[in-house]
Amino acid sequence: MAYSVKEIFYTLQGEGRNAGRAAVFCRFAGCNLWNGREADRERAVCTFCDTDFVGTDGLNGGRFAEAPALARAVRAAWSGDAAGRPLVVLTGGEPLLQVDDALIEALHAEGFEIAVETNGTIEPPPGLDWICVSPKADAALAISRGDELKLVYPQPQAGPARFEHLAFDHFLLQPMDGPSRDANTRAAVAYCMAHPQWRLCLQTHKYLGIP
Ligand SMILES: C[S@@+](CC[C@H](N)C(=O)[O-])C[C@H]1O[C@@H](n2cnc3c(N)ncnc32)[C@H](O)[C@@H]1O
Ligand SMILES: Nc1nc2[nH]cc(C(=O)O)c2c(=O)[nH]1
Ligand code: SF4
Ligand SMILES: [Mg+2]
Repeated sequence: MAYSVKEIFYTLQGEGRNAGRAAVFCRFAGCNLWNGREADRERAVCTFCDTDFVGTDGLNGGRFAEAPALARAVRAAWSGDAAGRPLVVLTGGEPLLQVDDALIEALHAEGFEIAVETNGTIEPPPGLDWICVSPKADAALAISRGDELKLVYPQPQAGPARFEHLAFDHFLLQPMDGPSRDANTRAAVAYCMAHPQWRLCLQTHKYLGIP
C-alpha cells in the first residue's frame, strides 16, 4: 500500500505522558473528520483542528510506495545518538487511515518504538507500542483501551466523565488552543483539581516555539 505523508520532522514530543522525549514525527495526510479546507471547517465533525495535514508538500513529505521506503525516511530524520530506543510518533491528519502491518513491521525493523496519535474512530492494527486516543465529541469511538486518553477541553458535547471508565492508563485534559486558550487552560486546571483522575497536559512545543 502507498502512504501519503505531509511531513516528517525531528523534535520533542510536546504533549502527553511522553512530553519532553525526542521523537520523529511522521504526519500522514488526510483525516476522516475534516477535509482540511478552512471553508469547510464549520461543517466538519472535528472543528478545532490546529494542524495543516493537506497534501504532501511539507518537510520530507511525499508519496511512499512501500513501507520500507517510508521507514527509511523516518530513520533518516532521527538525529539523536544510539543510546536508548528511538521513538516515532505517527500522527496526522488521522494516521490510522494509513498505518498497516507492513509499516509497523518496517518501523520496528528500523529499531523504532512506535507511538500513534489518533482520534479513536478506527480500530488500530496490532503491534503499536503506545496509543494516544483523543476523542472528538461527534465521532463514535472504535478504541476503548490504550495508553493515554487525551481529551481536548472543553468540548461541550464530550465532558471528561463520558470517558473516565475506559481502559486507559492515563487520563489527560489538553486545553483547546485557539482564541480562548487561556480561559480553556484555567478551566482545565480547575477540572483536574476537582477530579484528580485527570491530569493537565499542555502543548509544550507551542510554548517553546519548536515544531
Ligand atoms: C492534529 S491531531 C492528529 C491526530 C488525530 N487526528 C487526533 O485528532 O488525535 C494531534 C493532537 O492534537 C490535538 N489537537 C488538535 N487541535 C487542537 C487544538 N485546537 N487544541 C488542542 N489540541 C488540539 C488532537 O486532539 C490530537 O490529540
Ligand atoms: N512537538 C510536537 N508534539 C506533538 N504531539 C502531538 C503532535 C501532533 O500534532 O500530533 C505534536 C506536534 O505537532 N509537535
Ligand atoms: S481528528 Fe485530528 S487531524 Fe482530524 S481534524 Fe480533528 S484534530 Fe485534526
Ligand atoms: Mg500538533
